[in-house]
Amino acid sequence: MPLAAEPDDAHEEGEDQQLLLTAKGGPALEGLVVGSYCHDVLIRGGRIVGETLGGAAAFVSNVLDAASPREEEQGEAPFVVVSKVGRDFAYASAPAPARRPPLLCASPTTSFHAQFSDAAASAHAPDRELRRVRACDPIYPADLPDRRFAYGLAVGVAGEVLPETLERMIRLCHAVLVDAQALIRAFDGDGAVGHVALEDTPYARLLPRVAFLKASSEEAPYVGVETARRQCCVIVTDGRDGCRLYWDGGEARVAPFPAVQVDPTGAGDSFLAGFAAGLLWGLSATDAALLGNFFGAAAVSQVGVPTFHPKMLQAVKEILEEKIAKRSSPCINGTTFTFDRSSVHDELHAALQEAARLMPEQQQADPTNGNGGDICSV
Ligand SMILES: Nc1ncnc2c1ncn2[C@@H]1O[C@H](COP(=O)(O)OP(=O)(O)O)[C@@H](O)[C@H]1O
Ligand SMILES: O=P([O-])([O-])O[C@@H]1[C@@H](O)[C@H](O)[C@@H](O)[C@H](O)[C@@H]1O
Repeated sequence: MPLAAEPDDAHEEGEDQQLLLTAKGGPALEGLVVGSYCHDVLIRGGRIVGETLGGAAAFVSNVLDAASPREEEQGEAPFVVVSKVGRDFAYASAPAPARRPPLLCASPTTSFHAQFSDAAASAHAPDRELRRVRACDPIYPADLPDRRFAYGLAVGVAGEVLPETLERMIRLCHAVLVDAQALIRAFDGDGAVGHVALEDTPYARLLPRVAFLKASSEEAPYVGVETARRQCCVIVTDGRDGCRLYWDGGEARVAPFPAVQVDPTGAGDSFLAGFAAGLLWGLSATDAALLGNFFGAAAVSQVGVPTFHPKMLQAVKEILEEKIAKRSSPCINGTTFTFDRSSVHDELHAALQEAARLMPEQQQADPTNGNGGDICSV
């Protein structure tokens, strides 16, 4: 399948194509993350049980910082975040916003109330009802930096990524990954989050120029997987059951990792960033989804934006370095993505499962990591 961006989108004629996605060892692959940080208020039984930094940009930055391939001396992972908050933003000094500060607006910070029900025992029942109680300004095309990026992640939570902003991302980035929640959320008079059919939105015409579209199983019916998979690769995440990928001509199920869920917030965001990191490491889409599942499971194990144990991250890095070294050819060569499960898929899953064991250990060892309350144990 060709890369989603049209040839003249990411690269003007005659321009040096330095930003092509390449296998490890190529130029630094700079990313563009677009979506706003927000305030999350977690409510159970009518009682506030947590107040945390939220917004897909926060969860995504956290995972990209943890899992993107880079040389030791490179320091921070190379990506830019374009996000908007108000003067009331309460988490400016939290790691993700401190590293990549948001644009400040006169309007208040986007804020969500997430209502958790005790009845959400089934794996497929929606485990929370979301209400947007405040909305910051949208992100306009002019808010994006005026330069090219290897990849882009459109990760709005409250309708802040406008269609024209997504279109500009597509022009600036060689490959764009989109979270469906940025495109299909609708809010009633009370702020309750509902969904509209993607085909009825102005985003629909951009789909053939998007590389990957991620949707939760709740969102998938609004995306129209059978239509969308003919235009881009669609990934449907399914909570503790892992995920499925659908592309034109194939599909794959990717197994999950075990997790003790204490807060489901940010699982989808962390999945998408883990998946993107997997692609950057040179994995096929189906193999990269293992890294998505890994970080999705890690996200639900903690309340709010998770802290990863350095030992766990070191183990993941070593696994990727070893498994990828065994591959005969890179999966991302600048013009095509590979979708199929590779010969190292099962080994990669088994090795990551070992690394995942370091996650619960961390919770016991580090009670100061913000795990204040058990929001939604299963
Ligand atoms: N309880 C869980 N146990 C293990 N992995 C999980 C769990 N919940 C989510 N995940 C991982 O996170 C991914 C995204 O979760 P999901 O709930 O589908 O997304 P969203 O947060 O968008 O609703 C899943 O595909 C899975 O890999
Ligand atoms: O849980 P998830 O679907 O990955 O993503 C979440 C959004 O749906 C929610 O609107 C936001 O308030 C959370 O902070 C988080 O970004």
